[in-house]
Amino acid sequence: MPTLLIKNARYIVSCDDKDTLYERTNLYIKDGVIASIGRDYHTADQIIDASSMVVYPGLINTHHHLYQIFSRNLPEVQKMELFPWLVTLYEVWKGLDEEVVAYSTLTGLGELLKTGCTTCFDHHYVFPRGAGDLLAAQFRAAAQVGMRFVASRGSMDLSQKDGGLPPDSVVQTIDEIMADSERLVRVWHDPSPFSMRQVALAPCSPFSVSGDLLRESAKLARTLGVRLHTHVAETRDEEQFTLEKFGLRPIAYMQSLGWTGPDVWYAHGIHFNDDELRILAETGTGVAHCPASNMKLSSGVCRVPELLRLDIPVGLAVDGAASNDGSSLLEEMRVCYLLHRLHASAAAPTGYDVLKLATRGSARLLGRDDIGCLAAGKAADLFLIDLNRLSLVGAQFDPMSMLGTVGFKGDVDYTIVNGVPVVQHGELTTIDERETAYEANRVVARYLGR
Ligand SMILES: Nc1nc2[nH]cnc2c(=O)[nH]1
Repeated sequence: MPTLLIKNARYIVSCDDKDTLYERTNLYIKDGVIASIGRDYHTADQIIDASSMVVYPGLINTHHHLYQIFSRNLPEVQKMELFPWLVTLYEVWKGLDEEVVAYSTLTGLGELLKTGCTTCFDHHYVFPRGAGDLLAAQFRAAAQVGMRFVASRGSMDLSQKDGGLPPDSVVQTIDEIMADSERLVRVWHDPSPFSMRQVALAPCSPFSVSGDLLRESAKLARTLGVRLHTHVAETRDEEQFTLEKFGLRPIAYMQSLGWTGPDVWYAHGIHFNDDELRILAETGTGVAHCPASNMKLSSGVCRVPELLRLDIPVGLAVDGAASNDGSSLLEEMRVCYLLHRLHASAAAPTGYDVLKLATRGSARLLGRDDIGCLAAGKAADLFLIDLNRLSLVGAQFDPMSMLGTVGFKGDVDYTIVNGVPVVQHGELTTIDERETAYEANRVVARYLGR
């Protein structure tokens, strides 16, 4: 594997245990791993002159629905909140097939890489009958574009006739789901350090899956040694659902089914009371914070300052593109920073806190200690921004907080994943962007019939 030297970086924001900020320093990469950070000079197969650049750890997205790239900005759902939004969109999503999933994964991961993300978790939970091997299509697309990828075998077993929200054609039996989950983990899950592909089990949400499916999924995940993920406490509707149906608040319900612990993280986690936060802290259960989606769907504001104070694992996520309309963790960081400034004033996370959510915090949710910061021995996942641009003039006094407070719009200059420059001069090196966009638009037109 070619060696790579990031030479004389103006700044390296490491997000390491000591919050080290390096100035005028080299970062040397060998075999996909950071071999050293320091003043020593190395010859290398490729050298990037970073004398006007700031280097950040690669961002880590902890919740996405990549298939929704093909249902952004649909006019009919723009004024809806979660439940009617889902019911309307299931009618679109029930037409998913392998080609739609392949191209939406490729385009979504491409956008993420161009905006500094180097690891993405995807929550895929719509499996229409006869749609093909959707996770295989995702792993192929991730390998093609060069993203470190964590897929999930999601699931739904409660259709409208059983009191759930989805139509019959996208739900499966528990036996079907368990058998396919086990197959996918055996084929795709690589638990080794620096792994480029992993699998989690991820039933959709308490209101579209049965208690039995949640319980069986938790048991199987622990037998196979993989992580557990689902949506929890995104809306008041859900809180009402678990109270009315089971006489329990969301966390008591999830806990009764084995769904708390350091191997579990929830998407959204907005409507928790103090007792529920205490349970999350005691059990080490994590939360993927999705501020743009929460604002778009009028879901509420996640209690991030309290989560951080209690050392509850928190990471950042863009959520599906139907409730974000994009896939940029750079944008998400700024939205996160501003939302909590508005909502919590001085208690809000700082710009640097937000960067740590999107790096170290997100790595913790995925159970990874090989990514999330820049230090010798960690994976060579990072991105670079040239400071010589109009939008950053006067903003460079504190590069650690800059991405939260000032924000960065547009494409980063370089993104490196596993030691490979997958973005150079703001362009993907792994795929032809124009050709991919052309083909993807053809697939969108077929899929949506418009
Ligand atoms: N935001 C969001 N919440 C969900 N809850 C169940 N499915 C979804 C989804 O696709 N997006």
